[in-house]
Amino acid sequence: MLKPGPVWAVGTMSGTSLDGVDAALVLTDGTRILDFGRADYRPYSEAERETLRAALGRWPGEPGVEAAAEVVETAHAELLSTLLEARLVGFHGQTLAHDPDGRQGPRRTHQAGSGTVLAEVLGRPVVWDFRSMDVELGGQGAPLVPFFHFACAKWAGLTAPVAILNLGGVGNVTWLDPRAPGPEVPGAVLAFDTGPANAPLNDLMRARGLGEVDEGGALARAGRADEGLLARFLAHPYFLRIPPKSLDRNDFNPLFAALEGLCDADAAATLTAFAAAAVARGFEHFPSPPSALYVAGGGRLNEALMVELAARVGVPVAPVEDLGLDGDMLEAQAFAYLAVRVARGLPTTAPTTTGVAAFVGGGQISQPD
Ligand SMILES: Nc1ncnc2c1ncn2[C@@H]1O[C@H](COP(=O)(O)OP(=O)(O)OP(=O)(O)O)[C@@H](O)[C@H]1O
Ligand SMILES: CC(=O)N[C@H]1[C@@H]2OC[C@@H](O2)[C@@H](O)[C@@H]1O[C@H](C)C(=O)O
Repeated sequence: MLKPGPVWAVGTMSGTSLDGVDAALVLTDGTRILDFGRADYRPYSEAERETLRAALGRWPGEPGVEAAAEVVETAHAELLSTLLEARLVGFHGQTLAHDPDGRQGPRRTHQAGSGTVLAEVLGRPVVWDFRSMDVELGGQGAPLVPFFHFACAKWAGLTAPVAILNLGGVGNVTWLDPRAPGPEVPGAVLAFDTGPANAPLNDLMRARGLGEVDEGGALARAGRADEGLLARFLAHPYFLRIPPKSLDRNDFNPLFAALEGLCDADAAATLTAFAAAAVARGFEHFPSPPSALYVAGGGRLNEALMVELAARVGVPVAPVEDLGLDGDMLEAQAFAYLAVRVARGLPTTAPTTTGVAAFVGGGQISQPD
């Protein structure tokens, strides 16, 4: 059991972009953030990335999943072994498949990598499997960062409603009112996945042999968005769904075949505009307009995407660095914070974050022997 009071925990994220693993330390009592500590990153090698990519969309027991889990466990063990001043580990794993609405079969979500294996290797308690319980109880199992976003807003001393957006492979946003005493209070937070963000752009770059990333959005800036296709993408029923709602990495992929006729720059510009427009559509669901939109995740480094966002959302847009936060490590920090919440028996999700019927503290705890 954890002693009462603040504890240093290390959290990890291996995101839908499949670029690598982030790990970051947070000092927290599970409610307040008291300090942020060291952080580090371990990229996947091209071979490891291929193994993960080959297992995308797969469920436990299916081909390629065990190999993917091994990649995830090895990379995390390597990275975490240098951050062991932490007393507790929050291990997200790698999402390979996510179907909380049961569109392909049973409602379920799948994060590769075993916390039991990591607890053994690292000699620290590991909190993991954060999403399953929420899905089992009827929730979306995502996004999980909203309670942490709320704590960040308190830490930053905010006094008016804001939105915090993560632009990873998929986008997710939290609208929050920092005047509320806690995230559990009705009206304090509302969160959902906004739509595809960087993943389709990365896939386009790879498919056309242009590299892995549209660095700084340079390719998109050289092109023009196809308004017809943009309108077609935005007609997807996902945008009409009332939140909470969440997405799998490749949910929109069938639509993107229509980009084939466009030149590289116009295709990139269209996907960039789409990622931003999807966020703007999300604003329709907020209880009130936020005073600003703060952006975390790799997408905040894509200038074309940030320009598109600023043009479409109608409120000031800034990277989370403007709040003193680390936009590269926010998700990893979230899982440190959430690990302490799980260990303390505090909820991690709510009806307004995942749509689960009641507050849920999802996550297994594996102790080292
Ligand atoms: N300098 C840059 N210019 C343009 N895009 C960038 C830059 N740096 C990162 N990105 C984009 O951000 C992506 C990584 O973002 P991030 O690490 O936040 O995603 P993730 O955590 O893997 O995904 P998710 O949050 O969906 O789980 C890269 O794959 C790339 O598309
Ligand atoms: C199922 C899953 O892994 N979803 C990720 C993904 O990446 C971004 C977005 O989609 C978000 O819902 C979630 O990650 C963050 C950490 C979350 O749960 O808050």
